[in-house]
Amino acid sequence: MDDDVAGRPVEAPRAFDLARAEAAVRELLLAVGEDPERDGLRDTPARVARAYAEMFAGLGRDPRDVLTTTFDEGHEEMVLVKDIPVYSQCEHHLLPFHGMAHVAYIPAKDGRIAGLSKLARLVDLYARRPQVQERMTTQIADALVEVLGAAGVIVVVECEHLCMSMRGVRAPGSRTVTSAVRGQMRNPATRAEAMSLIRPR
Ligand SMILES: Nc1nc2c(ncn2[C@@H]2O[C@H](COP(=O)(O)OP(=O)(O)OP(=O)(O)O)[C@@H](O)[C@H]2O)c(=O)[nH]1
Ligand SMILES: [Zn+2]
Repeated sequence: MDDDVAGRPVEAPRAFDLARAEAAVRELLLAVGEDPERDGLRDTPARVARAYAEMFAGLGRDPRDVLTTTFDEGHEEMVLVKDIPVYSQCEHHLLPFHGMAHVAYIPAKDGRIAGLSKLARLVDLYARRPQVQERMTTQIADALVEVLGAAGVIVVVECEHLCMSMRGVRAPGSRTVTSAVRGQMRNPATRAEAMSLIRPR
């Protein structure tokens, strides 16, 4: 057992079981009435297993391994990285949701800032899991507070959920917007400034 950023116990990272995933995909093909031995499908179970290993590579990974490179710049103003691509999967249907994340933070009083790419890596770490968009948004914000010590954070995520587009309600083009706001970013003027940078009129 390890601890997560808030000190709660989390399971140690588990190695992805490729053989098990491959067997499951083969079963699924049989269940839908396909022939997994036919030429075009012969390598599909192994291929899909490898794809899932990649798409769920964020499981069991720790934000502390991502927010590694920080700089003492004495910068106490807002930093925003916007339009970070998000590719995740909803845990209800295991179908993709994808779109953009916008991450802004106000550094701690000592002005410690993160390498910019680390914000995109953080989004990726939480996206590569079976997810719910609301939880992913919260996790990104909490990691910036708890690991980087940010004095304020706002995370806005806007995604299209394919479970709502290609099946079910069939509302293609609908987008879900979620946000998480922490610390000094709750100040209405600061929050408004962040939102105007994220969504210029
Ligand atoms: N809040 C939230 N809901 C999600 C997310 N991704 C998928 N869902 C929803 O999860 C719900 C699952 O509902 P169920 O009624 O159990 O499943 P379902 O019969 O397949 O539902 P429909 O999609 O309405 O056909 C659906 O309303 C999805 O739109 C997400 O990231 N956040
Ligand atoms: Zn879904």
